[in-house]
Amino acid sequence: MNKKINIDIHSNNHTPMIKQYLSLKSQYPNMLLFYQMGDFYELFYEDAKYISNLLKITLTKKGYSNGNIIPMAGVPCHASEYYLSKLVKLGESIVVCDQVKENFSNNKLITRKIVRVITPGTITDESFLEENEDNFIAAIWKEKNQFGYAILDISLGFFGVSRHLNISSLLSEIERTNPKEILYPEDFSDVFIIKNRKCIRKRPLVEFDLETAYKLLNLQFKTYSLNGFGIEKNDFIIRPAGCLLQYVKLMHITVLPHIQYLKNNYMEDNILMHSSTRTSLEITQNILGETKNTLSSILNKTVTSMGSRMLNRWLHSPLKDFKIVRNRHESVKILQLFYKELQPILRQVNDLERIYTRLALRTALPHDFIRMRATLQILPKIHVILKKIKLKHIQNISLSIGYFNEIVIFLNKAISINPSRFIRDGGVISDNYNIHLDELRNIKINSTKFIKKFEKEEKNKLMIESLKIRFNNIIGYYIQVHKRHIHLIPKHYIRIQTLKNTERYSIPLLKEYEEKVSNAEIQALFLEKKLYEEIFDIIVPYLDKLKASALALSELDVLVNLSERSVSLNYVCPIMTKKYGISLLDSRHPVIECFLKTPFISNSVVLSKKQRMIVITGPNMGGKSTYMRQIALIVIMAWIGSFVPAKFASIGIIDKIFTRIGSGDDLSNGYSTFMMEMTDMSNILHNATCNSLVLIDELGRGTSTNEGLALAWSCSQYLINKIKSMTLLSTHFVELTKISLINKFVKNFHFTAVESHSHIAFLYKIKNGISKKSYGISVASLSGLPNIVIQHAKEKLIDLEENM
Ligand SMILES: Nc1ncnc2c1ncn2[C@@H]1O[C@H](COP(=O)(O)OP(=O)(O)OP(=O)(O)O)[C@@H](O)[C@H]1O
Repeated sequence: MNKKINIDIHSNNHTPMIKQYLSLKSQYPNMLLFYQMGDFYELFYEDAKYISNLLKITLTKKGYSNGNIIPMAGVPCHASEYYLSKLVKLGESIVVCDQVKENFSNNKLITRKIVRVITPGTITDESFLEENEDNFIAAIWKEKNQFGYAILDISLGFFGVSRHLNISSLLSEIERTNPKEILYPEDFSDVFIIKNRKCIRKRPLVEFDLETAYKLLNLQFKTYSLNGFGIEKNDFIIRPAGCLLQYVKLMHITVLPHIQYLKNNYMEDNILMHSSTRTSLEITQNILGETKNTLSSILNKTVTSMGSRMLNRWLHSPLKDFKIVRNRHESVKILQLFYKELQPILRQVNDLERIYTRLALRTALPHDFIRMRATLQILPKIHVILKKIKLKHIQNISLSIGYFNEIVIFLNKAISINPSRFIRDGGVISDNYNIHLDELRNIKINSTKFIKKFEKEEKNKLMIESLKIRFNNIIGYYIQVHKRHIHLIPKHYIRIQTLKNTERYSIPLLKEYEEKVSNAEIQALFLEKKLYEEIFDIIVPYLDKLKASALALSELDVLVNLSERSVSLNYVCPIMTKKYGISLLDSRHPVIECFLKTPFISNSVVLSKKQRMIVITGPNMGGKSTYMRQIALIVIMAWIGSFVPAKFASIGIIDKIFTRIGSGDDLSNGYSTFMMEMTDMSNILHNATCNSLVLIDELGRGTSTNEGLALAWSCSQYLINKIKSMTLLSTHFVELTKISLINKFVKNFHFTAVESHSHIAFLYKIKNGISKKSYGISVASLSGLPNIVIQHAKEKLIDLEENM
């Protein structure tokens, strides 16, 4: 729905308030404007209709302006965070405009100012962020058919850029990073690739200006040139990176002290997987886009949200670096002795990574300090356990986690045990932290005592039993007396309010007292805010250490989790080798084995220089796809540092993983199933290398049998002879198995089933050789097809086989 206003915004006949509203709205026409009116945030015109429909809140009207009704919907200020968070999670962007000066005395318009701009990609507030997901904002630039891609996670402090030589590589990266907001230049010709994503924003070309981008980046990193990041002469990535910085500033985030470097080509260290590979292997999302029954759902039982985010990042970015991966494996192994001790303590670790960011941005709320204090307080317990582990990598983690005794002592002194949610409500700074604050607070405490005493004295003196002294925000302190006692009221009592049964009075003494107390309260709040700001200054020197600590705690959580998983799920430590190939003994599918009610049948595989391609035949439902997928998943697990579901695993260098598996076909871009299949194959044949793992499930099934077979044949030949990749290919074309006759690098394997007249049982055990049958009709009969149809099919099959 359009959030742009459909009325004459330039008319002079609008009311002053609507004029003010329209001028504010014109600055952010595509965002929802929350306009403060006293205790409510109100939305007008299209915004009102939109939000009322989206959040199911009442749509009403706020009089007329320029002769037209003003549609209006509102939410109470005190509940605004709830609505804002709901909207952000729905991918909406919001501008919050507050009353800044109250001109109640005359009829003048209240001054209002935009105080917050909240967009899904620039949020840092805890209540808006998804706990277990990264929160990237991305920008795209296209030049000469190549793409620059910049991503920023403000809540994490990550800024990265990459260059993509084609659209599919860019798409894969968009999929992997899953940005919550994407910026693209107004002349971007390939907008269709992102059109289905939430929150995409067309930005003017000036925001991608090279010179401005260059200056902004140098300013951000306090550098003279971008040489240090290896991007000095790379317009492709400087432009989108600069656009991100400009945009973030427009969103009122003026400083980003925690973003200290730009990671160039951050994907080069990773095994490359295209978006279709991620989808078909169901790494963090299944084919339906859900998180259940995925590799992550089995492997990610981390106990902190930072650990969970880190492991999901790892799963999408398996490494190619032996040293790092070996360190992880060694750590997982040794932690098998300690995970039971460590996990309950790690469970108490709060999201230090995001708290750190809010500290750097000075937007941390009082509770962030409480959570940080609680986390820092338990670090010594973690150190006690880590001290027992002599492994260098774990000792390095322990060093990075560090100790923060000074901060803990300081925070214990400075922040109350149970502070208010916002500093504006007071009660955040501890007693005994600042003498002046204590004095101001004492005035209030003493005033309560004074009022109690005064009330008692007046009651006794005037002999009015119903006399009470109370306070409310509108009339301040007042003396309340029941109507039956008003004849006892002395002359110096000034009546200020009459209610049904009571009268309310004031006296000069009370007014004086009230002023003194209210002044003290205002001063105390003011002082608290100042002291709160100073706390940020005191924390600043520790920020780098806190960031390192957050990262180290996340890694520890991930490694401890992998350790626990390896024991609970009976995984083995893979041998990572520089030799070519993959060798797995009795491997299992990590996800399916957890859901089967019957035991999972393990299978082995060898892919080597001598056996580069395996052609798999067998019955439908026989286990071919499961087998191929489990090999790819095991490779991913091994290269992130996890143990794997097998009795033995030896895994060599892998640069890319490709899959051509039908179930993930995205037909929404106008391609037919066959065209999708061929496009995927073309991508594989152009980009795979001898170190790539390629999985192909039933190539050539989308066209006539002969043409399909011919294509499958020629693609296979190209993979074996030209690319020399490690390939697993499943097929129902028995003719394709003849490739092994002319090529010694190809081996045939098959699955089988046992068929009785009314039943088919799958054995799921891979064997040498070729399957004689596809058992298609028997499998189809399991699907509930009418008996008569199955019978006909059997007869037709005999007919066809006889005429061959
Ligand atoms: N090794 C195994 N042990 C136990 N059950 C298995 C095994 N492999 C597969 N299965 C079960 O069989 C089902 C079908 O397997 P899969 O999809 O791999 O068959 P397929 O041969 O690829 O079938 P099709 O040719 O029809 O695509 C799986 O969902 C799983 O429940």
